[in-house]
Amino acid sequence: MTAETPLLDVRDLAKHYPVTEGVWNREVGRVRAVDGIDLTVGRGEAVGLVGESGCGKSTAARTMLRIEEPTGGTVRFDGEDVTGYDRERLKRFRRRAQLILQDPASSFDPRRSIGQSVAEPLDVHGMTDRDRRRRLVEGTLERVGLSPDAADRYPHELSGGEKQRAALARALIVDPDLLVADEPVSALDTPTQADVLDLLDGLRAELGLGVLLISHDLRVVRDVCDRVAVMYLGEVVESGPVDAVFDDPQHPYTRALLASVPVPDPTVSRPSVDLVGDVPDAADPPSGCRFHTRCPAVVQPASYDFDEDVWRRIHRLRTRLSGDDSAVDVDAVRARVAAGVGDDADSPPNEERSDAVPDEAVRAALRREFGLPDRLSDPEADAVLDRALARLASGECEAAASLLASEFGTVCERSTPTKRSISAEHEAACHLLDDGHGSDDGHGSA
Ligand SMILES: Nc1ncnc2c1ncn2[C@@H]1O[C@H](COP(=O)(O)OP(=O)(O)OP(=O)(O)O)[C@@H](O)[C@H]1O
Repeated sequence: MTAETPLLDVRDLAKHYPVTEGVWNREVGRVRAVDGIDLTVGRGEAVGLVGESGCGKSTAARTMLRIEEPTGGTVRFDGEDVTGYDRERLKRFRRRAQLILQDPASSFDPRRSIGQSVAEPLDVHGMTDRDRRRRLVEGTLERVGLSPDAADRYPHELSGGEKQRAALARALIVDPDLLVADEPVSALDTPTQADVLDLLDGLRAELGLGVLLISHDLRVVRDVCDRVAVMYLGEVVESGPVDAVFDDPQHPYTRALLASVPVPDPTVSRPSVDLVGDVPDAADPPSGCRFHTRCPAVVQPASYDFDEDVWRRIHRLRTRLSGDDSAVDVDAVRARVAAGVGDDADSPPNEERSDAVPDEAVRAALRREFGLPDRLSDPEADAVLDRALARLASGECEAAASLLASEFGTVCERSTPTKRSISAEHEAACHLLDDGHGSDDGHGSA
């Protein structure tokens, strides 16, 4: 082991859950909750793991700590491969690497005093001397900013912030090297969040703890972390020093997450980014770049010369059509056109009038609905778009989607982007960073 060996070194970590069917539990698919992530945490270093709900952050944490068995990859702790540990070594590892969860209330037994709960990890590790245990508990409670008397109180007598401090005490009592904190402050009000984060930061510095801080809230990570990894649908899409990633984000997903964080200084303007829809199903992740179905900066093929914004709107239409047939309600569009062309635009749509609306008018309305111009500058592409809209107007969503797919394909859906180095330790995996797509290409709109 060298001085540079990280405390935690995770390589290509994967955790898949089988999707089963029938009485024989036949495996029919896999939820790719974590799908090949790399991550390191050094001693005394705080690393953030961020992403929306459902991106795989908690699964990654549980798998790194071998609370769940990984499907693949390696986890090295202090230079040793944890994935090969037997029961005894696993027990020692679990002392040195502690997990803190979001909801402190649920992690305490209401019938046990705080002192009993905080001392619990000592049972597992064989410390039975009552006086010594009491001294340790009181000292640890003081270390996390609680009075030693808190040992005799019960969970319901503590506030949320005090309970999270007690949870920290329970983790610290066995003198760990690594703390994995999964949304440790998201159940707390803002001032209490700041106090608990300050405490975490102080403990990291004082005890030289490695901290992996999992949060959907980027502000939390910015305040206390040295480095950050951004996770989307089981993969790390961008990672690096916090300042580099936050000040110069390269992945459209990171940009979108950052844009959704309220800016405290109203004089600072940030481009608005539309992060539409939900995280797709991890059992059926999109091909290529998994973010392409929601990406506001999806790459336009060089063969088109029309406005990139227009191309991305076509892409969004495609995505909507392939997601859910009811996503584009053509009847409603037709009814609106009928109401608009009738004698009284405010009158409720009537079916007879809807039927009389020519398809051409519906196609034009669909273009307006998706912010598309009356004509694309590329006549061939326009002809395909028009044919697809005609299919859509006659209710053939799937045919419309496949026509659009045949004409408006993108590298983002065809191939998985490889990680590119941006600057020291700052990496991102996005096709916009590939040769031929300079970092300015398309990023302006993200
Ligand atoms: N035991 C399980 N069996 C099947 N699927 C699971 C299991 N645990 C998690 N998943 C799935 O794995 C994906 C990632 O879930 P995970 O909880 O790790 O995400 P997360 O980013 O931590 O979200 P959250 O912040 O909401 O907990 C989700 O699609 C989830 O439904």
